[in-house]
Amino acid sequence: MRRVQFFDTTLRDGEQSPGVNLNAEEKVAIALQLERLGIHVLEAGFAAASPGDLEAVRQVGEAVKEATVVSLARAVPGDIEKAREALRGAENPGIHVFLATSPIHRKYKLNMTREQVLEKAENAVRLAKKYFPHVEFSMEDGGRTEKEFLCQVAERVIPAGADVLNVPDTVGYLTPAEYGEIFRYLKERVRGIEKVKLSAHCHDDLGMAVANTLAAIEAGVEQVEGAINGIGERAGNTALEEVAMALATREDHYQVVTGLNLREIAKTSRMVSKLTGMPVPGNKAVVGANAFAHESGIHQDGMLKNSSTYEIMRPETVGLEATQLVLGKHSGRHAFRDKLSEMGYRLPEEKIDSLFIRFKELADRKKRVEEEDLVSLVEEKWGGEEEIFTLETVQLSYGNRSVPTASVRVFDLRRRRALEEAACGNGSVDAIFKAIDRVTGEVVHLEDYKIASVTHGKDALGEVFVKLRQGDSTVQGRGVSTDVLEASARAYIHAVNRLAGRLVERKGETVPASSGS
Ligand SMILES: CC(=O)SCCNC(=O)CCNC(=O)[C@H](O)C(C)(C)COP(=O)(O)OP(=O)(O)OC[C@H]1O[C@@H](n2cnc3c(N)ncnc32)[C@H](O)[C@@H]1OP(=O)(O)O
Ligand SMILES: CC(C)C(=O)C(=O)O
Repeated sequence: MRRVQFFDTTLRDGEQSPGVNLNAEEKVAIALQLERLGIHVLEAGFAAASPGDLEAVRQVGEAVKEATVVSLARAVPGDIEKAREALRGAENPGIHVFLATSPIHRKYKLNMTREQVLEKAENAVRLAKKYFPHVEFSMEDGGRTEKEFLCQVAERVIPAGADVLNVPDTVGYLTPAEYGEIFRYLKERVRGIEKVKLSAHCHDDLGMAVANTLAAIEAGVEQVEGAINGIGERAGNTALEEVAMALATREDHYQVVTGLNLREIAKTSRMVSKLTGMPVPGNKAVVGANAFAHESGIHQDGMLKNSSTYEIMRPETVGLEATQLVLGKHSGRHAFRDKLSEMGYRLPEEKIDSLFIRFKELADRKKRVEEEDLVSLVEEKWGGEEEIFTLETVQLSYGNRSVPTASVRVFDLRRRRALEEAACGNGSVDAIFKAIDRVTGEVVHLEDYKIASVTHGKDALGEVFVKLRQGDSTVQGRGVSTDVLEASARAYIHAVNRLAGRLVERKGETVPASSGS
């Protein structure tokens, strides 16, 4: 099978993402991880850009042992000299010289004629070859360059010493068919083209960077360029992890090997995201948090029966944990039952059916149903008429210079009467909890208190979780309300009900909800 090598520019074009700035130490850390991933050529930066980047390129060049480390350089002697200075001590040094070739860039940016471009490109490659064993030349904006001019440039830089010839789609303008066609054209017409590796470098302005890169592979390129997580100038570069997985998953189609260590993909993605401060979207292919998560019942059922129903690659292949079946409002009984069983619950079918109804009600209000919610659902015994205490009212007096006071009224279903108590506290929630302790007469310790929003916006439901301990029993309580103080009271009473219920059971007493005392 044909071999395609990977050129990573996370540290150069990736770093050109607005707001990203990697220091030398961070670049070295990412470079070493890229080397573990098996990247073949690593663009460490643009030595002429700043003393800091020159130093970073130097450090990466010295740290990396296997991959070729290159610096970008304009087609000017000064930039080439800076790259030379930076990579003097590198194990495998290289240079990446570029010059724009398109009519738009020639006219507006460079103010150069075709002949001047040819001459400048040739001279730069010739000089670069004096210093570097590995020279890549890029025809910037090659995608919008006249094809016959691309051939002319190629025929000047190949004899001058280029080892790799890159045709970038700098502005992400081409379609896959058009991009592939450029490489076929060059291969057919350029004298000496077999002496260089052809390389593809795409941008994602129209969301076609990966598709274009794969089209270039179909057209026979031997090197692909891109950045981890697809970061880079504007909409970014080709996401290398996506290309790697497309080639591996569709080896039957592409008939290409990469030699990459795919299990390092997830780790590399996380590191790049962390150090660049660029979060990976949940739905990002291969490395997004949802890339191997399944939420809908029909998919989850299929996955439980055989993962090939809805997964074309395994998360373990890219070094991720196992597939996740996420419980939400689209989930079905199979996934619900499976999750309960994974959590250690062995429940009869009727119980699962009735819990499933409660689960769907909850899922309608909650974005994602977590294990803790399921624990509450399963352990929830005191719903409806089985409750011991039900909250009737909660009132609060609060001022930033006064002690908060809460008064709580509950209905005691065992005694069949309403009870009311008040208490002061360190804060509003504390005052409410103390008033509930008094009114229920239960001695409990608050072990945990969490508050979360069920939805976004001003009308979001506040959801409060409490964990209460009484002796060696610990229970959770959950309360939902548009008011977080009321949600707190509900959660606390929910937990107290469970503890009171357990206590009665443990003592062997049978106290029906309706009995008095
Ligand atoms: C497609 C790409 O991603 S290309 C890489 C883009 N990356 C960067 O630009 C990041 C690093 N760049 C920098 O730090 C600065 O731009 C520097 C240090 C390289 C140059 O800074 P300055 O000398 O102040 O020039 P400035 O950036 O304003 O303008 C670029 C100049 O280089 C010229 N130029 C652009 N590309 C090339 C090239 N490949 N070869 C030769 N000259 C070039 C421009 O025509 C312009 O020349 P002019 O001053 O005669 O008009
Ligand atoms: C320097 C070149 C390869 C580049 O980044 C581009 O054209 O996008």
